[in-house]
Amino acid sequence: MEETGRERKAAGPPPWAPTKSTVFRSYAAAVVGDRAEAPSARGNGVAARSSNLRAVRKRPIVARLTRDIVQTFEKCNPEFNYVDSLNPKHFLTTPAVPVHNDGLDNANSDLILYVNLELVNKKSDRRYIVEEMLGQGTFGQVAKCWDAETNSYVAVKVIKNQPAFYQQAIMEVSLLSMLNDKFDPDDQHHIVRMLDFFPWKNHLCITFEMLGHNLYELLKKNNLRGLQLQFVRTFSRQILDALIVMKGAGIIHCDLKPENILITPKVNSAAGVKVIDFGSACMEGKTIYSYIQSRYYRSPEVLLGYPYTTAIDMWSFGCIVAELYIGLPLFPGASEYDVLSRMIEMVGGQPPDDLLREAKNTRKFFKHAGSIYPGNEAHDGLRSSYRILTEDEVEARDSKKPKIGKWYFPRGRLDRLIFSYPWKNLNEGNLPEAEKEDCLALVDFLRGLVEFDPNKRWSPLQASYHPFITGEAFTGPYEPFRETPVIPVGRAATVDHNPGGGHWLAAGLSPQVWKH
Ligand SMILES: Nc1ncnc2c1ncn2[C@@H]1O[C@H](COP(=O)(O)OP(=O)(O)OP(=O)(O)O)[C@@H](O)[C@H]1O
Repeated sequence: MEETGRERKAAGPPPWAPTKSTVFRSYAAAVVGDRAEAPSARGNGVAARSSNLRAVRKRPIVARLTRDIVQTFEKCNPEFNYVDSLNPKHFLTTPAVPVHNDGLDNANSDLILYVNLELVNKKSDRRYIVEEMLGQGTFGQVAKCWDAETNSYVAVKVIKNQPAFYQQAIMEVSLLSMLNDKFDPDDQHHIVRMLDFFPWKNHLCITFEMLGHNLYELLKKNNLRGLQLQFVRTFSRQILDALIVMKGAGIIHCDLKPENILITPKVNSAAGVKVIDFGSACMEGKTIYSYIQSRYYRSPEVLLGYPYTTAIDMWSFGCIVAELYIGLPLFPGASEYDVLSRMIEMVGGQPPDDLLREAKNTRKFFKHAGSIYPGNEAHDGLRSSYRILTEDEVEARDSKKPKIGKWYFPRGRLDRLIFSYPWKNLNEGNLPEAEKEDCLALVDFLRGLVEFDPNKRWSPLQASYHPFITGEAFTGPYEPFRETPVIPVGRAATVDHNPGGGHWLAAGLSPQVWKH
């Protein structure tokens, strides 16, 4: 099947709008826990002398061949003295050609990383030894490192050596410390833990707990055929939990996508995920950038240049839930116009007129008909004074065709897609009752998330009471509870009553809710 994961990058706030795709190295072995099965780094003469040889010890055959090799050389030649720095460097950064920062950085202002390079927090003298590359992204590189103090692996994000990236990374540090320390002190809400941060050779380094594959990698491993519904439910529930906390803290993630949701090591053999990458995040009400979110997951209000809130993360979340189920991005548009056209075709309807009237970019995508647009059949007979431009109209205006991507599944509505997607081999007519109910619940769940009107789109808390999430019987379209503003302390909020379940919500995180 053709790769559809390109163009998945976050737009990222200027001036660091992305240009290249994230590099996903193979890091199957990087899932936390592999170290536990490997021999300890200590208690072996070779490893004690040279951290270079530590990696060898993980592979038994190689380990036997090279065991005590340094001592053997010493016996043969008393003059022999093993010096780490004389080893040829195994570079991990590309390009590895020194250009800036006294030859430490490449042309992209990335620190040139190589195996066994030490990143040191000078204040605490804590050392992180680089082992392999996990990802090269917009803001810098993420390397798997060995933390000698705790005898465990960590993921260290080494930010590019440029003021704009540094500033944004400081924001990531401050928002994540707030989330970790104030809103999720017991690490219960599926948000990555930040462990340390420090400057190193003019680069800000941020240390995170080591997590596993991201959800896009997981989908690829499954040949992009989607996950079983039980996993879609479990992951959705956990991402929602994180979103509830973020909304409570007034934080908009701004780049929610499968690549930024990582699998956690199994606890009691239960699958789990955590949200990462707060590098584009901002506080609600203090939004600065308009070019945010990765294109496939970009909300209508961001596309249209309308003021945005935490609701944009719920749109992205809806796209992710659908993708987890069908295995492919829901709106893989090759341009913003293409994304918006797909939304309108698949979801039905379009953004409300008052949003279109006020949004900055409406004219890029829509034609204003002056009065209620008559007979807009393509949109369920929707009455609007706007309609989306045709491809020909865009071409006539821009003197070039808009970029339109491939359709990877039959064109049509989202509900039909969920029921008819080939890999699932589902057919509403012959589905067993229980599966049919699950699919109906999923379709209804998605309805509240990929809702054009940000004011009507469900909040994370409202979505968390949906039967698809709670696992309760789906008896008909879900009516969300009206929600009071979330008390932004993340704790100790009272629950008036607990309608419709929500039992999985961690204690203290349910703000007041009541039925209409
Ligand atoms: N804690 C972690 N554990 C394991 N891998 C990680 C961790 N954090 C990041 N990664 C890997 O590194 C990649 C890039 O991380 P991150 O998204 O934080 O960086 P970024 O520079 O903001 O990237 P992007 O430009 O894609 O948004 C992730 O997709 C993931 O594969």
